[in-house]
Amino acid sequence: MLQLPRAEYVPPLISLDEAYELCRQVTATYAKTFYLGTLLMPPAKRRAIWAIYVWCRRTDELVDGPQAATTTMATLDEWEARLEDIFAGRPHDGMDLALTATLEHYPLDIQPFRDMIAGQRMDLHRSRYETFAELELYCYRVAGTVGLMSLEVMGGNPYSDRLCSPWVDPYQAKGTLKDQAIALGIANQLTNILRDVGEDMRRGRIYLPLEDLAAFNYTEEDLQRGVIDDRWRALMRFQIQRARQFYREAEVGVAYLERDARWPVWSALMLYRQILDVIEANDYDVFNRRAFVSDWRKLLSIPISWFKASF
Ligand SMILES: CC(C)=CCC/C(C)=C/CC/C(C)=C/CC/C(C)=C/[C@@H]1[C@@H](COP(=O)(O)OP(=O)(O)O)[C@]1(C)CC/C=C(\C)CC/C=C(\C)CCC=C(C)C
Ligand SMILES: Nc1ncnc2c1ncn2[C@@H]1O[C@H](COP(=O)(O)OP(=O)(O)OP(=O)(O)O)[C@@H](O)[C@H]1O
Ligand SMILES: [Mn+2]
Repeated sequence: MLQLPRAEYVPPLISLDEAYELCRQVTATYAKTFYLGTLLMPPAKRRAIWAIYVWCRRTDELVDGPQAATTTMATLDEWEARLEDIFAGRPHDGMDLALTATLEHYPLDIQPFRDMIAGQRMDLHRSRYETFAELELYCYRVAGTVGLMSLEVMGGNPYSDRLCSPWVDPYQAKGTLKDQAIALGIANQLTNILRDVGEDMRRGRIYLPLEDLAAFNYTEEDLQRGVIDDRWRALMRFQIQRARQFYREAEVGVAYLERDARWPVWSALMLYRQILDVIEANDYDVFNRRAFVSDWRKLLSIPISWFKASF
């Protein structure tokens, strides 16, 4: 048999401007909260974040999107090989091209990208988490990694000797700027999990640690039936408190980001954290209603976060 030569590598036939425009459109469509934050950034950073967002979204879609049923470990292996190609300057399509170009301006570490794929692998082979430590690893992989990727674009000085802003409690300050970026990702993911409890349950998934359910005497059957009683309220209060602790840890880091990144990150943090307030206001009913932050609250967060960022 004649061996066919390996297909020549063909670069995507799309201009860089078109590639970034594509990423902007995807971000604007899928992530209204984060998109608002990116509009507050200078253009170069904004484009870079869009390119990263799109790669993350596509990775997430592999196990969460409409084609998820056909995704296997082999699909993720392929996606990981393609990631290596992006980092080697061989983008496969327009959206990859935007990320390859971003790497020229911001030499990102590939490891958080690999870690995120490892997080999606967890979604393929497990639907329960026994302990919070296990859930935290999952949250690091699918969301803490976003913090690390974004941090390299936003820029910051971990050794800055500037005083903490009046908005943060210095006693919450622990760890490095990287830890705080990871903390924001974890806080967001925990919020996401609490908002989507009902939706995830209907897909057979429980992200709340089973040890927590047990501690509050709430069973998987209760969860399936969407029981809202005092056990559930106490369990949710505990979860919300834990998520807020991660937000507090993250807040410390925002003050050490480069000046032009503080406002967008403060606003993203405030917008996402408010979902927790809405869950409380809905009396912890995450089974029948989706907690969303109203447009007027979102709008109000913009000047408030600008004010916080200017200290
Ligand atoms: C301005 C800003 C916050 C930029 C970051 C934008 C970015 C690159 C987002 C990528 C998000 C993404 C698609 C991740 C894939 C996995 C995933 C879906 C995670 C969940 C996001 C929420 O998405 P959504 O609600 O659409 O999910 P559903 O499909 O609806 O379930 C997550 C909750 C994780 C998001 C995590 C972050 C945005 C991390 C933010 C951290 C920083 C920007 C670091 C800041 C630095 C310091 C020092 C605090
Ligand atoms: N145009 C769209 N087409 C397909 N899916 C979408 C579209 N817009 C949003 N989604 C998906 O629907 C879900 C809900 O979107 P929604 O607009 O309520 O959240 P959001 O405003 O993007 O908030 P967040 O910033 O928390 O993602 C998300 O998981 C998102 O991925
Ligand atoms: Mn969304």
